Amino acid sequence: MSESITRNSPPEFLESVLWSCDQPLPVRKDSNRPYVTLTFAQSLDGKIAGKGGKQLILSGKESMVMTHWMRSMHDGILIGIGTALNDDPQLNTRHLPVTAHRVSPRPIILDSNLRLGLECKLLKNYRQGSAMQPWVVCSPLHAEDRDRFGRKEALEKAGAKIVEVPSHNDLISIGDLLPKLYNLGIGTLMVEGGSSIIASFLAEMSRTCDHNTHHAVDMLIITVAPTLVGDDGIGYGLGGKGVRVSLAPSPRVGSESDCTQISSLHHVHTELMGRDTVFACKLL
Ligand SMILES: NC(=O)C1=CN([C@@H]2O[C@H](COP(=O)(O)OP(=O)(O)OC[C@H]3O[C@@H](n4cnc5c(N)ncnc54)[C@H](OP(=O)(O)O)[C@@H]3O)[C@@H](O)[C@H]2O)C=CC1
Ligand SMILES: Nc1nc(O)c(N)c(N[C@@H]2O[C@H](COP(=O)(O)O)[C@@H](O)[C@H]2O)n1
Repeated sequence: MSESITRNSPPEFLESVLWSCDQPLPVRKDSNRPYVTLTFAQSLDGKIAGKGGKQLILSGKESMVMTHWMRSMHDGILIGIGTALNDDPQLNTRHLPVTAHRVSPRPIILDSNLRLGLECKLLKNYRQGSAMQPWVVCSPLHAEDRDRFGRKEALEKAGAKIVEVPSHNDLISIGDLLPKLYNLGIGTLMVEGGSSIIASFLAEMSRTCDHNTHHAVDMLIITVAPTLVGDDGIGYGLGGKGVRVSLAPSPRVGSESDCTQISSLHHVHTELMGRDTVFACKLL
């Protein structure tokens, strides 16, 4: 069996690109938001899911274990309700060796309308005592909003903590979300997807770009699997609901275009993990 699967500590490159496990938090220049790692697995043709959003296991064993190590290194793990409903994920660290100290991050679900199922694995695992309490982030509730109040009560009864955050263009505002999570004790946040969430974080990064500093994402870690999914697959479209973003080859400050640009990604490390390639990039 590959040594990277059996070892009792994170792969060395992860510790060096993120931070050492002995240090609880990476040093951040601005301290009103968590350190954010945006991460996902994609095919060679840039797809993260199959036709109609069918969940695909793209990562091989080695990179999947690496992802679970990454999970164990963050306080919180964030997904969108699309992924929660589609994949019913656990977001825990069960693929780490039994001899390793497995710490699972707190699940955080962006779910403006409180659509999360009461019997989803995230809530079940919490009720069974094997996971942290999931936080469900919704848009602000108003007195006349009876349906959502009903769902809030039901979700709370099922074990969720509901966190209200302002929305922008009908989506939870990432700019408001991050300081809120930070104030609730999330110092490090792993953003796992899906497609719309990835696009929103990239867009927020591009929107808040000033003087080569971004205010949304610190590290991008992408697993690329040697497989082709085809045109029917789901990518991480950079032009979803309320999302405007484009990628630029070099830093650009003070753009007058209405479509802001993400300055160049700074390559930090490339690691071969089994059959997959893992890229770590800093966002400059
Ligand atoms: N390969 C990989 O690594 C991964 C793949 N996936 C795949 O991704 C797919 C799911 O992607 P997708 O359907 O886009 O769903 P997402 O998980 O991205 O969730 C999107 C939903 O989240 C809610 N939301 C609230 N605030 C925001 C915000 N600021 N930005 C974006 N969304 C927000 C919206 O629903 P509402 O308005 O109701 O709040 C939105 O429709 C699945 O097929 C899954 O398998 C997922 C994760 C990783
Ligand atoms: N790293 C990685 N590789 C893949 O191939 C994937 N499909 C994903 N998906 C993400 O992991 C979630 C499932 O987590 P659990 O196994 O249930 O803990 C899924 O919902 C995506 O967020 N990731």
